[in-house]
Formats: sequence, structure tokens, C-alpha cells
Amino acid sequence: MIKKAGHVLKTLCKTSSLPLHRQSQGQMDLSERYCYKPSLKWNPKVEEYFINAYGPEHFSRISEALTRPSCYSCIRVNTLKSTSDAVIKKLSAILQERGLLNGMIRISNDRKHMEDFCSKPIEIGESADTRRTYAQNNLVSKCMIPGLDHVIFVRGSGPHAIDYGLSGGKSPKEVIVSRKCAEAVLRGAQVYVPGVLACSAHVEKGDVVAVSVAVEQPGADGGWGANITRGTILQGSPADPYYFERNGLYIGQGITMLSRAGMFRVPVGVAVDMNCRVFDLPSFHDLLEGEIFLQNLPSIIAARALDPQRGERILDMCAAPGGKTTAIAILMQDEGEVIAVDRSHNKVLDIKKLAAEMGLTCITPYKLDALKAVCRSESDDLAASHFPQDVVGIEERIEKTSMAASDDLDAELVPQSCDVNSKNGTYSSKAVERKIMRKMRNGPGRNHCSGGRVEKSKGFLPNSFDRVLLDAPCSALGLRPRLFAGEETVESLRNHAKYQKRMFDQAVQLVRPGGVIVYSTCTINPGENEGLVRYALDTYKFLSLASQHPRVGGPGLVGGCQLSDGYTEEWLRPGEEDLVQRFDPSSPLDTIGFFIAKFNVSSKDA
Ligand SMILES: C[S@@+](CC[C@H](N)C(=O)[O-])C[C@H]1O[C@@H](n2cnc3c(N)ncnc32)[C@H](O)[C@@H]1O
Repeated sequence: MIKKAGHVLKTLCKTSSLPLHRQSQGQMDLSERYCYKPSLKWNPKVEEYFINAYGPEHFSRISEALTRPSCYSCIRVNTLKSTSDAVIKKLSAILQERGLLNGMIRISNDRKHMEDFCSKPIEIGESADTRRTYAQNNLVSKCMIPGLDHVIFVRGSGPHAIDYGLSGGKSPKEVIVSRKCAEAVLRGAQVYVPGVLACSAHVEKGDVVAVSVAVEQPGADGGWGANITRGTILQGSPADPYYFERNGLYIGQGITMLSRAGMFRVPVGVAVDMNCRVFDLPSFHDLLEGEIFLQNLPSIIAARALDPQRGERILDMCAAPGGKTTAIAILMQDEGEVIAVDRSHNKVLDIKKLAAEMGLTCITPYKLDALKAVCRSESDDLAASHFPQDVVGIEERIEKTSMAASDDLDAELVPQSCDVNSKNGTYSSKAVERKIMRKMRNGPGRNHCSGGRVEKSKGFLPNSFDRVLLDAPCSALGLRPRLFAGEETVESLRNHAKYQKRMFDQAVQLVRPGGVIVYSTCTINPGENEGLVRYALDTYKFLSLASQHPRVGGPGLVGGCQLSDGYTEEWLRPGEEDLVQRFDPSSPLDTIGFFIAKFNVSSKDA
């Protein structure tokens, strides 16, 4: 499949023997410039480490797959409110009404295209008859994997060759967007005002523009940056910022919703309506609220692998925004107790909101640093749900002051470096003050919530949970689409792994003997995946790897590696590989990169 995908990309954007950035505009066929052919940039040492782990060809396929979105959207149905069949009917009707389904059906008639990009994932577990029916009649289909009949796939399409109107060698009017904005557009979003960095002169509302992305480049200081002064006027010439670097980084064409001046004057709103995309994925924003949840297939499988039972007490240690928490609660028929913790105040509000939207009452969200999730005495545990508002911690006061939703303001900065004058609530930490000032200048963050109360927890007693899910914060190097990966270094990857081990230590204490721990990440980094499993099995003799149902992912990595600084990393031992699930973004499943390990906990005295 990847070979075919590569073939189509090559046909769309013919390659040249000269590196594109070294060709002059005159020498270059414009179609080579105005196409989508990104190449992911890695830190060289990280690249070497991954090549060592996967082999050069496999890593190159992974790297290429990461630059594309998955060719289908995956929807989990809230089976307490609806059924898969009812949702399929409603979604088909809505998409039809919006004209989206028509568009997709038209595209799907291009058989080669469908074979290349869209048929494989939907085939998982489908009978020939079902497959034929879905292929002929609709692109919204039920997942046929046993145990996952509450999952619905909606096919997307791409990559498409876009006609940017280049006839006569004329450059189109253009908009440059930030990398994050481009990644969102590739997932189906519109171009919003804050994502626009530069625009051609004389662009009026209603103009057709080609949209490209400014990806981080190596800076003089050895770091990476994409320094474009917001509001730069594009000339359509090599004098434009990142002109050569943007070759092959065109993500589609759209109609401007504002004039050039408007784009840089108004703070919010859609700047470009992307009506012609390299990848077409239907948007489900605000659709069937409470009935469905857009979620990656491996995340759905992680909740399923935990196998939560009605009436149990479950801990979700890093729960926000609550995707897996709500999946767990639904699997428990909303009977029992799902404690969902996250360290960020505003993210805990998100969990609360999602649980309410889905009508789930067995979820109790708390703000808690998972590194301090074990409490020493019963009184602490009991106090967890009764933390009065007037004695909210420093974190809340900072967040209120900054009016912002920083998810990393609390755990990293506050405990070590913040010293608060308890009488007047002023802050003496320069780092925190700087962060607050930055937030005030920049306005609320992406996760901003308009306020609300969250309960703080002081932690939980050892052995007090039947099952624990640790969906750990990680390097996220499996998330797609991704247009830049250079920010992670070998050291930062190792730090993620250290952090995860400390969290895992807490999970081990909190789960009861006879219980279960599921550990998951959305990264392709073996050090955060197989490396954690090795640590867990070698440190805690009462843990053993458990088989997982359903089993959809591939085997884990056996062996290990020695890094250039002499650090040795050990992964799985022979016989363990088939007990974990590794989702490879370059595999025909076409998912994000993801990893799941499930541990059985026997008597801790052993
Ligand atoms: C991978 S995301 C979790 C996604 C979530 N499980 C879901 O499926 O919707 C990781 C989360 O860990 C949280 N986090 C990071 N460090 C934490 C800590 N020390 N304690 C609690 N939560 C933490 C982050 O705020 C983030 O929401």
C-alpha cells in the first residue's frame, strides 16, 4: 500500500534529481512546487536511533506515513444513547445534506485511488458482502472487528492533485499558514485567522488562494524556527519568506473569507474556506453531540483492552480530555466508579463537560498530579472530594489571574519554583510571572475553558483500584499528520521515558493484587513503549504481560539498542512481542502510531 501511495505522490509531483531548494524558479516546473510532497525533518541523532530500531526502509515508510492523515475518520458511538446503525443513518443523511457524501462517492469511483488510500482499513473484519455493500452504497460503515461494533468509519480521500491555475506560468495568490494550522487543515479544519502568517497583496474577500505552510527550519543558534513576521506581503517570487522551503508544501486551495487587511486585523474567525484540499476528511464538529466521539482506533482499543467491568473502581491517571475515560464508563454501562485525573485545571473541566455531554454519571474528575497519586492516609483519600473553593491551590489562582488555560503551568513550574505570599496571593517566581504575562499578551490558549469548578484530589490509597489506565503523556511521535519532528532530541525522548516510569510506579501502587494495568502511548519511540514494559517487568516481579482483546495491532520490538552516548535501552524479550499491540502508522491499518501493554497484577508480597 505504501509503495502505491508513494507511486501516486510521485505521479502528482514529479521528482527532480536536483534538490528543489537549489533549483531556480525558471528551471523548475511549477507543478513541482505547487504540490504536497513533504519530507519530515528529524533531529539527526533521533533519526539514527529510529533507523537503528526499525531499519532504514521501514523508518522511511513510517516517516512518510506520518506526514499524511489517516484516510478515514473513526467514530465511537455512545451506546448508552444510540446505536451504530442509528448513527450511520444520521451521519449519512447529514453528510449527504452537506454534499460531502456526494463528493466522496464521486471520488471513490476512482477505483485506483480507493485501493491506494481508502479500502484497506475499512476491510478489517468485513465480510465480502458487507464490503461490497459499503463500497457501492456508502462510505460510512460499521467496524466489523469483534467487540468493536460500536465503532464507525467514515472514509476520506487523498492526496489529490490540485489545479492551482498555473497555466501561463502565472503564480497564484497565496496564503502562508503556520505548521500547526496546516496540520489541522490536513485533518479537515478550515484556516482560522490566528494561523495565517502571510498573504499576497491585494487579496479581497472571495479570492481564490493557494495555501502553503511554513515549516520550522534550522536556525543559526542550532535550534529550529519558522520566523515570519505576521502580516508579511507575498510577492509570488523567490524573495518571499521560505520560498524554496515551501516547495511541495501546498496543502490546498480555498476562498478567502476576509480581505488581506481583515485577516491581520480581526482576532478570530475563518480566514480561508478550504474548498479544495489535498486530503478530504469530513468534519464532525458539533455533530450528534453526546451520541458520538471522534477517536483514533487504537485509543478505542486501549479502553477495550482494559476490559472494565460493571461496578468496578477504575483509575484513569492522565485522563483529559476524557476520550478513554468516557469509553471506559460506557463499557461499564455507567455502573461503578471511574476516577479521571489530570494535572490541568482546564483539562479537568473538559473531562467534566464531556462526561455531562455523554450523560455519564459514574465519572468523577479530579485535578491531581499523577506523580503524587498515592496518598499516605485514609483521611487524605476521603478529603479528596471535599476541597473547598476558597482554599484552591496556587495553580488555580495563577490560572484565574492569567485568564488562561495553560496545561503545563502547574506541575512543572509551581511546585518547585513558586513561592506565594499567602496573604495577598502575589507570586515571587519570575518564571511563573513571565508565563502569566505571556498568556495575558497572547490571550487564552487552545484549551481555554470559560471557567468552572474542579475538585482537587490529594491522591488515593494503595491497592484501591481494580484497574488502572495510564495513557501516558509522551513524545506523541505517532500523531498524524505531522509536518515537523525536529523538536525531540535523544535526551528529551529519554526524559519522557523517565517521567512515564515514575507515573507507572504510582499506578503499580494503586492497583489491587489481582487487578490490571493498561499502559498506552501515542508514540513510535521504543524507549517509551517496549522500554517501559522492560522496566515494569524487571522491577515488579508480580507483574506479567496479559493478552489483549481485541488484538488489532502488530507485535512489539524485541531486543534493544545502545545509543551513541553509551546508554543501553532494553526492549522486549522473545515471547513477549505478541502480548503487546504496536500500531504502525505505515501499516495497512493506517492508524496513528500507538502502543498498548496490559499487565496482570498478582500478589504484591511475592
Ligand atoms: C495522552 S494525553 C491523555 C489523553 C486521554 N487519556 C484521552 O484519551 O482523552 C496525556 C494527558 O496527561 C496529562 N498529564 C501530563 N502530566 C500529568 C501529570 N503529572 N499528572 C496528571 N496528568 C498529567 C496531560 O495534561 C494530558 O491531558
